[in-house]
Amino acid sequence: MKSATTGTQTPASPAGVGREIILESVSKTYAVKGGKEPVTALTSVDLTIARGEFLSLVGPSGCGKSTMLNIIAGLLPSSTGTVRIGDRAVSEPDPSTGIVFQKATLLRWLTIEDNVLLPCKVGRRVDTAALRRADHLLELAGLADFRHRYPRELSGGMQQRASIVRALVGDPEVLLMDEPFSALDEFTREGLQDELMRLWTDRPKTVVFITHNIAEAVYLSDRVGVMTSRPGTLKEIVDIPLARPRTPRLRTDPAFYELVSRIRGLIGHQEQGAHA
Ligand SMILES: Nc1ncnc2c1ncn2[C@@H]1O[C@H](COP(=O)(O)OP(=O)(O)OP(=O)(O)O)[C@@H](O)[C@H]1O
Repeated sequence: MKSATTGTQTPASPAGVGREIILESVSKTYAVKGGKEPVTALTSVDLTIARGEFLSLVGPSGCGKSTMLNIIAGLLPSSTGTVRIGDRAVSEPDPSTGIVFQKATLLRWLTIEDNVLLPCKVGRRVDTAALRRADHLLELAGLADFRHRYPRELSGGMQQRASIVRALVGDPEVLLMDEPFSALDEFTREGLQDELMRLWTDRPKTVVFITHNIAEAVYLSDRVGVMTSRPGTLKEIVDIPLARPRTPRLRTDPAFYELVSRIRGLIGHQEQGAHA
């Protein structure tokens, strides 16, 4: 297995921005009610994610990807080990970390503009910079004309774009995304991948991105972490040395296909192993 800390960065990635994330010996065992066996979801995860790196996590269903993301977010305590973001030991959610979940989590009684400004309002940080950033991000995400509409008036893809804008409006140094595009059709999904790349290039940050879609992971990432089936740990970290900026043409590039099939092979072997 390649060391999680030694994978090289794609030269064009915006190293030096965002915050470093370090997981050391992170494990998680869930207690289960009714005297049932506890569930060990994660075991011995060691991982260093560089400042400004875009890292995706892929692996069989139930291998602990969301568990790992929630621990990094400070939403869930680990059973053993430590997580550090920059010089902070993670023990609770922090405003410098933005989170996007699979489903858009907008408040239906607020307009799109009020929804995206909500984290700033909660943190009492609605200053001119935040307002300017909201304007800019809504424009980039193609939502400027919908800012005074309510979530129910927007398509699923537009609502998810608004959720991403909301996670970015406080200009977080770390962005955690848990299958953010999985509920969307292929066309909308690819459009949002390109939009995310634009937003990330515009305001670089450290990103941890969970997906079941290997092509999506390769298209977006500097490195892809492949996890073993439960109890999950990192099986291998694959460097994605494809030039940036990534553009739709890359999706038909043989080098892209090669990386996708390599990662598919890594996951496929263990799924076959698990059923053997
Ligand atoms: N609160 C909980 N209590 C008990 N077991 C849990 C709990 N949350 C998750 N698990 C179990 O931990 C394991 C890892 O779950 P997790 O959701 O992190 O996996 P995942 O890789 O994100 O799955 P998927 O790809 O299907 O979304 C699974 O077996 C799951 O059933």
